[in-house]
This record gives sequence, structure tokens and C-alpha cells, in this order.
Amino acid sequence: MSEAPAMPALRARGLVYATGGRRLVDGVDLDIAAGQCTVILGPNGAGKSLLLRLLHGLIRPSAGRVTRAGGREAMVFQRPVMLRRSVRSNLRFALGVAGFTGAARRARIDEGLQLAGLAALARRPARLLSGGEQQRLAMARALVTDPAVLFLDEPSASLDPAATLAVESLVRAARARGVTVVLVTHDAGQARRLGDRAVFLQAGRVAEAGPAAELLNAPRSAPAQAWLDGRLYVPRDTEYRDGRKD
Ligand SMILES: Nc1ncnc2c1ncn2[C@@H]1O[C@H](COP(=O)(O)OP(=O)(O)OP(=O)(O)O)[C@@H](O)[C@H]1O
Repeated sequence: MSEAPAMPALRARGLVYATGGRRLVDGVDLDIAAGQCTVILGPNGAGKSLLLRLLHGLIRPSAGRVTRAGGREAMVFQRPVMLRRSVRSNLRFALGVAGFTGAARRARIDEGLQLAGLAALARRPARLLSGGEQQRLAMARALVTDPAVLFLDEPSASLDPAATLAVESLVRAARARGVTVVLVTHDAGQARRLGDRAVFLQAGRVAEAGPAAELLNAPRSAPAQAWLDGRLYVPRDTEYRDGRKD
């Protein structure tokens, strides 16, 4: 018996983002599997953050389109954006924007404090928390609104190893709740720990996509192989300014 393939949470077709005459995202076709964690990998400047913003709808594509299965979406950035209010108020405000009121909101505030491990600091101004605590709060604030899709742009890039693991356990909590996670990371170890699927971007294009374990353990494309080996990938037809060729 053949199973009907699950409807993707997001589908990008022919996605282009061009500015200043450069195609920074250059014809991306991608299905983001529902309920899974997709990691987006690639070197600096490959277009990972732009692709994430296009998928989330924060920026408009120059060409192509994103279709979505529906539901609420939330995004967490590398540097958490905290309101100048208490930890509790940050949760309260996000829940209000998402339409939760009354007892349901109060219950979710408590849940968020537990998720973030910040119940003891509920009344503290959020901006006085450590970077790791702020990022846990940002993740919990996103999760308590029950998003269908959670976009994460290098959520642990500025954090130490312990704080990174705390953020990763919140990603697992999201995944366990059935949230579709799309995670941009520079950390191959993190991609291995969290990724179900992986997409490798190079110069705005998908160089390779597939199950995360396969892409990370046995990459087929030269750019992904070079990145995993810690080498600089230089396309064969690259011309150097001094006239030498690769
Ligand atoms: N609004 C913009 N206008 C012009 N160029 C931009 C804009 N946003 C990003 N870029 C450029 O587009 C390219 C891709 O940027 P992007 O931030 O998506 O890369 P990235 O893969 O996330 O990189 P990094 O790993 O360094 O964060 C870079 O060369 C960047 O300088």
C-alpha cells in the first residue's frame, strides 16, 4: 500500500529575492515537511536568513511564491527582542496579540514560565536577564501561542554551550508538540542533534536537500562536502581578480 505524501507545511516554488542587480535567493524550490525539524545550512552569505524571512513572509519575493498549509507562525532571532517589561508581561503581551485572554492566558503564562525555567524570575525586567535566559524566554513566548510553524534564525549563535543545550531542549519541546520547525544554524553538531531534514544553500541556491543524517554524514554535493570539512568551496568556473583560475 502506498501512503499519500503528507501535505508540506510550506512549499516554495521558483523563489527569488533580488536586490541591487544580485539574485541573493536564486530560484529555490523547497517543501518543508509538516511536524519535522528542517535545518537550513550553508556558508556565510549563502542566503539562509533571507530564505527564512521569505518563507515566513517578512519580505516579499521578487519572483516565485510560498504556499502554506496554514496556522500561526512565530520567529525567534539570534538576538532576542524583549519588551521593556517583566518576564511575565512579555509572555502576557505575546499571548494577547495572539488572541488569548482571561484564564486561558493566565494558564499559558504559567506554562511559558515553566518551559523557560524562569518561574522564579517572573517579575524581573526581561532586559536584565542573561542572554541565555532571554533566548529561553523568546522561545517559550513563541511556543505558548501554539504556532504551527516556528522559524529560528541562529537562536543559539551568541550563547555558551549550556545555554545552547537549553535552547535545543526547547526546540525538542516544540517538535514534540507537533510544531514544524525551520532552523538556520551554522553548527553542524546542532543540525545533527535536531534536524530531521536538511537543506544546504550555496549562493542563494539549494545545493542539496534530504534527510539530515544523510546530508550531514554522506553529503553528495561539493559545497556541502566542503562546508562539513571546514573548507572554502570555490566553484570551478570562478575567476579570480588576478586572472588565475581554480
Ligand atoms: N536587504 C539586503 N539588501 C542587500 N543585500 C542583502 C540584504 N540582506 C542580505 N543581503 C546580502 O544577501 C546575502 C545573503 O544574506 P543572508 O543574511 O541571507 O545570508 P546568510 O546565509 O544568512 O549568512 P550568515 O551565515 O552570514 O548569516 C549576503 O551577501 C548579504 O550581504
